[in-house]
Amino acid sequence: MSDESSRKLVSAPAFPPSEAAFMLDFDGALVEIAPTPDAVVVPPELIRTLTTLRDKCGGALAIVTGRPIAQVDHFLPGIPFAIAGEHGVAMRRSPDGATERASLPVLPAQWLEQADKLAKDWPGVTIERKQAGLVLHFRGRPDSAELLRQAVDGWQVEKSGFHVQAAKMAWEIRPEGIDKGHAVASLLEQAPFTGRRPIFVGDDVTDLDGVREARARGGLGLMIPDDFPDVPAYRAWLEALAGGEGDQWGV
Ligand SMILES: O=P(O)(O)OC[C@H]1O[C@H](O[C@H]2O[C@H](CO)[C@@H](O)[C@H](O)[C@H]2O)[C@H](O)[C@@H](O)[C@@H]1O
Repeated sequence: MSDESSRKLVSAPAFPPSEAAFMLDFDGALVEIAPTPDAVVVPPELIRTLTTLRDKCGGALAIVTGRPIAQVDHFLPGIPFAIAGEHGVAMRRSPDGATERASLPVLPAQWLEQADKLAKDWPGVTIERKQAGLVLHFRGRPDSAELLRQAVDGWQVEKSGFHVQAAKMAWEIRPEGIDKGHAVASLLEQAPFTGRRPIFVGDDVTDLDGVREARARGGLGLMIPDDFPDVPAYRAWLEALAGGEGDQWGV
């Protein structure tokens, strides 16, 4: 994609870098979806772009993801100033800050046992455990999707304070009341994010809360594929913002 076409895809922020705070989703947005969660590839150009944007915005760059914080540290070491992990269950507001964890219901052991059994019975299904959640991945076994959903529905997770989210080739069980919109609002409470306009970009239903919150705060809430056709186009836009001052920023 040429610089010219990437610039025309979506509106540039109508505010300068000094007023912007990047709050970015990870999987399916910054990086392409991969066969398994540990197989995603982070190109060196992306590291350079994010570092430049962070510095350009006075550090105001956060990753807002469904993944645990440790995984962001692994894939983007030292890059984001803050990280909202597990959709906001875990918040680290600065690079050296402590991780705050919401006080949430404990996942019943019985669900974990049954999920492990399902994975054993259906090779290709994998279980991802989080601090306050569980993901049943079926990308490696698409024909198990319905059966897994029926099993999860049978657990009646709502009665225990959780809910089931349809994710990309996965069913995710996460705590009620936790979402990326709350994570965006919470990040804005502290420096260097305070008073800035969030630029939130995602690709999945779980990102819509973040998009809504960013727009409500006078920022930009953007989605792939609605606003960018794909990951490369979105990255090209970020690269243009990292490199440019005037027209790329619409100011
Ligand atoms: O909020 P995000 O940063 O978009 O994270 C959402 C979930 O991403 C991961 O799963 C998804 O991406 C994997 C790698 O591309 C893919 O193999 C899987 O099928 C997708 O569902 C991650 O494993 C989850 O914990 C995140 O919640």
